[in-house]
Amino acid sequence: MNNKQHTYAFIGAGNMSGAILGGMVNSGINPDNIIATNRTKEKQQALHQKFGIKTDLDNKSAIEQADVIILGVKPQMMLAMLTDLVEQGIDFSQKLIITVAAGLTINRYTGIIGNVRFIRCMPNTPSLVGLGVSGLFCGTDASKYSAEVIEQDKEITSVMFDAVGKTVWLKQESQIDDIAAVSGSGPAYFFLFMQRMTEKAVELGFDQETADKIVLQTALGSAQMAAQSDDSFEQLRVNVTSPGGSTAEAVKVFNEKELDSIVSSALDAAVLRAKEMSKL
Ligand SMILES: NC(=O)C1=CN([C@@H]2O[C@H](COP(=O)(O)OP(=O)(O)OC[C@H]3O[C@@H](n4cnc5c(N)ncnc54)[C@H](O)[C@@H]3O)[C@@H](O)[C@H]2O)C=CC1
Ligand SMILES: O=C(O)[C@@H]1CCC=N1
Repeated sequence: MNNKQHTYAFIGAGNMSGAILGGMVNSGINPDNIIATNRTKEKQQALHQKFGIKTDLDNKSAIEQADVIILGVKPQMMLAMLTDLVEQGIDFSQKLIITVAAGLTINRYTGIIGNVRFIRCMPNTPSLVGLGVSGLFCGTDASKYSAEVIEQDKEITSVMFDAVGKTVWLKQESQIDDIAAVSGSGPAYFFLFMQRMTEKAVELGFDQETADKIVLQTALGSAQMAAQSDDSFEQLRVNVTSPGGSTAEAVKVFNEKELDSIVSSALDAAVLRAKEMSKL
């Protein structure tokens, strides 16, 4: 299947959808086949200028032009937006619907737009540079659609998200909440750690530019090295930690302050919030 023949409408294209569609364009997908809406004219124009895609202020018109619809608004706005679109007479039955919203479970959507072909996706923003991770769950009702249609939809989705990073198909819908806590939110955790390291580097006497440079390159180098190595993350860390050396002292502080428990509690809190959001 040639995925470039599909037309994609990103409805409510903000940070996350912008990263996905930007990554798609960067990977060679024809920008003429991508249309994005945003209710804010400036944001919409910025997407057109940056990526050369088509943009529209009108969700209805964008949906009518596409066969793959990516719903990218905040969970709190999603159901009201879909209700409004159904009231405007939009028929979703011939479209593949992909939602990137955290929390909201499939039954919340089908209650409004019907029992349509449906994929839940949990991407992350490094999709913009082709290094995203997307958890995918197919929620199409197998008693209504054939196995062939479902496989085709999964293929369309895989091609789209493989173009912007790695994809992981999930067996259960609840795993979307889990992968959201790990890789969906994950960039925020790494950015937070980088921010704190940079602040400390400035406190130690480096100017901001130098602090940014050394922290960024350390993060980049560590990730690249791990990606190219057969060693576990633990072994790579051990390789840096000379017995009796300075790294060992820093690692001791992380352990004494229970970094493992901090990370575990933080991810549990993210999973819990996703489950609460499903009930909004
Ligand atoms: N930001 C992230 O790293 C990730 C976000 N997500 C999910 O992606 C979704 C969007 O998140 P962000 O992109 O961060 O939010 P965002 O606020 O940047 O993007 C949403 C955009 O939708 C626009 N919008 C709102 N209502 C609209 C309507 N009725 N018609 C047209 N445009 C409308 C807003 O102007 C906004 O620019 C959320 O549901 C979130 O759960 C999922 C994974 C990661
Ligand atoms: O913060 C959120 O709710 C979304 C889900 C994962 C990343 N951003």
